[in-house]
Amino acid sequence: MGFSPDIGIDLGTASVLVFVKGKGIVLQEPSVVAIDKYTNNVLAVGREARRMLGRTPGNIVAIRPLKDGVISDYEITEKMLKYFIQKTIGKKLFFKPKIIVCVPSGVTEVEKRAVIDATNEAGARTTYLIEEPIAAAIGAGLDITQPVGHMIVDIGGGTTDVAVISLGGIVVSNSIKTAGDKFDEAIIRYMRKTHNIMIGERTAEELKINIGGAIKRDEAVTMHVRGRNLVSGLPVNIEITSEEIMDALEENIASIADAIHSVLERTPPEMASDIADQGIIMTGGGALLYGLDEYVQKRMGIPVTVAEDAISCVAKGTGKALNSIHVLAQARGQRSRQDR
Ligand SMILES: Nc1ncnc2c1ncn2[C@@H]1O[C@H](COP(=O)(O)OP(=O)(O)OP(=O)(O)O)[C@@H](O)[C@H]1O
Repeated sequence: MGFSPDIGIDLGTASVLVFVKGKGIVLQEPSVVAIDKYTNNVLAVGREARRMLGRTPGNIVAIRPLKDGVISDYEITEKMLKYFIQKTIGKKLFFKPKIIVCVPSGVTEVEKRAVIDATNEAGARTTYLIEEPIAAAIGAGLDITQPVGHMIVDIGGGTTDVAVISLGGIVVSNSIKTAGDKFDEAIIRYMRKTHNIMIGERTAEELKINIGGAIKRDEAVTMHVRGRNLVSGLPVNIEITSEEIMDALEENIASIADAIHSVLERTPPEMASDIADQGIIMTGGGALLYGLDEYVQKRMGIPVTVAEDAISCVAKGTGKALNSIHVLAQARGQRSRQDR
């Protein structure tokens, strides 16, 4: 049966990526929709909607329909999806494409249905869904069609998804709302409490990426940051050490380790031993935090590897799944989700 889909869409919290078979990524835009608060009309989608942020009259609001890794507003998600599909394929279609959509692992059956309906309405002949951890595993280069357990820990901006995968499906999983964005918030809180300084989200992210970490470094590193003193209200410049940021992140990192632990506890014994042999694979931008792999490895007593090109694993996996959806479906002994 030759039914490989023609378009892949990664419906992410922060951005939407569209792939066309044979062309690669053709569209990458923020998952933002600007609507008129009073009429509920969509005014702009994606980059254009983000540009409107903060520069619009009060009746226009910008919405992130996929918040914290779940579909928080599915009517708006539907509209956004349709807009991106039509932008990719145009309205006059001679030949309707097959489309595969990568959805966050926390979505409900109703939300899945909404995504399928929206994709079909936007011009798909057939719609397939793939869950984020599966896409991450494919993107990390794992062969998930075999009866062997693999553990994927995908640490994005909004969510950390922990999943044990075998035969193309998710066996056990857990999704928590502690990930990259929460790390930034913890750094902002730490700076306020310890140094009486207010810093912005961008600065917090820079601190995290440049000097943050899950374990102590051999030699401490420092970074100068600008902020506003909360007492005097004046701008200040101070030097922060890597150890301070490690302290600030400690609690969040422990929550991620707890989430991994709870999945391991629920993993059937044969698969747990597969994972112990092969190790845990980490993907997503958050997996790049200094020493996080070593921290998890120590706590679980299982080897941990950060996938190559960790940030783009989900995107790459959705693209690759364009060619292998039928293999995945066969591995699970079922037909792919198909629609009228
Ligand atoms: N070198 C780094 N060290 C630590 N964190 C990093 C690094 N590079 C990127 N990040 C963080 O990774 C996060 C984004 O990851 P990613 O692009 O995988 O998320 P996403 O797919 O948009 O989110 P979600 O999976 O929740 O939808 C951000 O919080 C970013 O700050």
